[in-house]
Amino acid sequence: MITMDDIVREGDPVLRENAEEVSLPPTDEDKHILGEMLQFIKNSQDEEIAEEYNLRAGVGIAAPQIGISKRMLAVHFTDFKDKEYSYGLFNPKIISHSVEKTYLPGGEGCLSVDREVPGIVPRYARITLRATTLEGDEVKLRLKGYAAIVVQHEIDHLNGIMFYDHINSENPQEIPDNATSAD
Ligand SMILES: OCN(O)CCCc1ccccc1
Ligand code: NI
Repeated sequence: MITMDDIVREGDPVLRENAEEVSLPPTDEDKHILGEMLQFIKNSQDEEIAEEYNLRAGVGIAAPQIGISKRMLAVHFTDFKDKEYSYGLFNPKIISHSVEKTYLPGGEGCLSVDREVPGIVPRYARITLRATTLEGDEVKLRLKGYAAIVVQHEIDHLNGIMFYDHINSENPQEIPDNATSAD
C-alpha cells in the first residue's frame, strides 16, 4: 500500500518534470499503480486507516508525487453539492476551459508540501477534459467548481506545476478580476 513514506516532497526534481504520456492500453503495472493511488486517497479519508498508517487526508494524487513521472492521477471526493467523484485517469487532457476563474477562499495545500502556503490560487471555473479511466474507458468530463479545482491541481503536477506557482507574490490574497469563489 502507498503510505506517506512514498510521497515525494517539494525540492525533488520529479515534481518539476513534464510527466510522460502512458502508452495505451495501459500495462498491468500501470493499472496496478493507478489502482494503488486511488486506494491511497480513499485510505487517507478513512479515519481508522489514516490513523493507523498516519496518512494525511487528500482528495487527489498525481503519479509524480510517488516519484513516477507518468501522466496518471487519481481523485476521490464529494463536491459542495454532494456529488461524488472517484476516478483513476490516464493521460488527462484539458480540451477546453472557461475564461472565468474560481478559487478556494482558504487557498490550497499539497501532500508534497509540508508547510502552509497562504494565498488565492486562481483556476479555470469550468474545464472539459478527455482521459482514459482506470477501467479503460475513454471519457469526456465537464467539471466545475471544486471538482474543476481539484483536477486542475492534479493535472498541474503532471506539468511540473505546484499550486503556489499560481499565487500572486505581491498580493497573495488578491482576488483576480474574473474570479468567483467556489462554494
Ligand atoms: O496533488 C494532490 N495533493 O497534493 C493533495 C491535495 C489536493 C488539493 C488540495 C486543495 C485543493 C485542490 C487539490
Ligand atoms: Ni498536490
